[in-house]
Order: sequence, then structure tokens, then C-alpha cells
Amino acid sequence: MFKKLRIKASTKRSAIQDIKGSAMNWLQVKLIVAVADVEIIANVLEELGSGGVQISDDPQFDSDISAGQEAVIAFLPEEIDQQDFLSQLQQRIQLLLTENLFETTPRLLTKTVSESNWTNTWQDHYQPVRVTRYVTVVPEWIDYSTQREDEILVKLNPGKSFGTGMHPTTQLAISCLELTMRGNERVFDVGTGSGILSIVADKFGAQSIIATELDEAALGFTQENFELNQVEQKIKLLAGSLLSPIDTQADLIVANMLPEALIPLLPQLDQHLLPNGQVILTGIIKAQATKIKAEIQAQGFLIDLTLHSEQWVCYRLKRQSESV
Ligand SMILES: C[S@@+](CC[C@H](N)C(=O)[O-])C[C@H]1O[C@@H](n2cnc3c(N)ncnc32)[C@H](O)[C@@H]1O
Repeated sequence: MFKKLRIKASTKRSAIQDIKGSAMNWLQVKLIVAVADVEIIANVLEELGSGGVQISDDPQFDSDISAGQEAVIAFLPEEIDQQDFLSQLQQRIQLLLTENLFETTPRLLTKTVSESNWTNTWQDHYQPVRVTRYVTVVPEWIDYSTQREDEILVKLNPGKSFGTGMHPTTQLAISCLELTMRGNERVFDVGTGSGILSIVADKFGAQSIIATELDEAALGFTQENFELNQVEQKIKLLAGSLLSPIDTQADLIVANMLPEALIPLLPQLDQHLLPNGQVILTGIIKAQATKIKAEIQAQGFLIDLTLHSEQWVCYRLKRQSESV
């Protein structure tokens, strides 16, 4: 029994077209984990560019799991480099194990499956989602009209990139943008993925936006999403790591990335932030919040707003020297 399906971009636009049309086989990647480890492993799968992530939680229906365990399941289309995906997945798990982030060691199972059993569910669940008071995220292929005058629509096409609006960290970042932005800000969006936070920042009245992304394979989808929302003129998309591709300063920097990317970002913030600038950081799992907080303070920032969702935390920062 699948208790929930987290909607994540599939791997390629052509894969989406295959989902909609002809039959194909997929590699099912199934990780048997302790219940407490579900979020982190689902997040890793999504960051690596998996398809829809299902979570199976009932041993009656799933003989691979026993009490206290759940299975996090992703499907990889034939056309992506599955071996590369699996090797990256194993490396990430190893890294997280060395940081003692799992309650138990995840068990990896793989098998080839036909698409028919899951793609309908995948599409059925990828529906418009009202993320905040104002923002609704809508899959490109769904006809949706605003339900309220002040509703802000963000149209997205799943691609290899992360950021469908369904993940708690994306939702935290959007909520924090909504709480923070007053209009006319220069915004940097680090690790833009699908581009969702840049699009939202534009809708909230940003003066200009620069988005960076390490994963060059995702950039085509990001650009398509900018065009879909007619914000491509406003947002400059740069390939590269963290803030390194940028040599200017912003009023607001937003980043939704795992701590392994956030920690090296912290020393880059000060030089990229205008006076009275603010920073929104999420992607932080509660177990790592203390470590991140210490790093934030060590870099001369303080946290003036904290938001939580499920096991995730979002911090808004400003310089300690500008705290009054
Ligand atoms: C969790 S996703 C967030 C995507 C989107 N911003 C959102 O909020 O949904 C993190 C993104 O950061 C990118 N990323 C990871 N490390 C990075 C780095 N060092 N520099 C730039 N982007 C990075 C990943 O490729 C991924 O697209």
C-alpha cells in the first residue's frame, strides 16, 4: 500500500512524453529504511533526479518491509544512465552514514518494472498545489484558472531538476519569500533546480534575479520553466557552484540545498549581500540544525526567523552587525 507519493520531476521531458504515451520499462530503485530515515532518503533520491517517489509502509502489502520500516521507491526510465544514478546514490548514502544521519543502514533493492502499474498514479497525484496563501503551483499540462483574484500561479514542467513545489523545503522557502519580500529586491537563488523560487521571487516583485545551478543537465528545464511563466527576461540563469558565478550583491539570497552545499555557501554570503541584506536557507533536516546554526553564527549572521515543516527547518538570516 502506498501511503503517499511525493511528486518529483521525472528525469527528462522525453520521459514525460513516454509516461503520457507509449509503454516502457523502468528500473525500480527501492530503499528499505527506518521510518525516521524516510524523509532524508526520499530527498536524496529526488536530488539525484529520480522520478515520482513512492513510500510504501505496510508490511501486509510489501513483503520487503517489516515493522518499523518503510520503503522509499523511485523509478528510473531506460534512457537515463541508471548505473551512474545508482553509484551516485550509493556514494550519498555512504556519506550520510559516515555523518551518522541514519537510524539504520538503508537496504537497496532494484528490479525492472513495466510502467503501467505506477504512471497513472504518478500523474494523478501531480496536481495543482496551493503552497501558501498566494502561491499555487500548477503542472504545465493541467488546465487551471485562478480561483481568487490575488492567486499567483507558478506553472512547472517536471524535468531533471528538483523543485515541483511539493517538497516541504521548497514550500518553506516559498513561505519565507512571501513573509520577507516587499518588492524591488535584487535576489540571488542558489541551486535553482526547476527555477521555482526564482519564479516566485519574480511574482513577489523582485527587481532582478540571478539563479545559479550546479547541475548543467537541469538548466534546459529551468529555462523552459522561466519561459512558461514568461519571466525569462527578468531572470539570469548561470551554471556553476553556489555564488561563485556572481560578482555582484543582492538584497536577498535564497538557497534550498542540503547542508553539504549550505555549509560552503555560508562564507560566500557576506561579500554577496548588500547592507541590510537577508538570506533564506532551507534544506536543513532537524538533526543537522544545531551544526548549521553554529556555522551561521561563526560567519557573522543571526537567525531572525525560523520555520518548520515535517523534519525540515528554514532559517532567515541577517548580519549580526545589522541586528538593531
Ligand atoms: C533541493 S534542490 C532545490 C531546488 C529548488 N530551489 C527548490 O527549492 O525546490 C537543490 C538544488 O541545488 C543544486 N545544487 C546542489 N549543490 C549546488 C551547488 N554547489 N551550487 C549550485 N547548485 C547546487 C541541485 O542540483 C538542486 O537543483
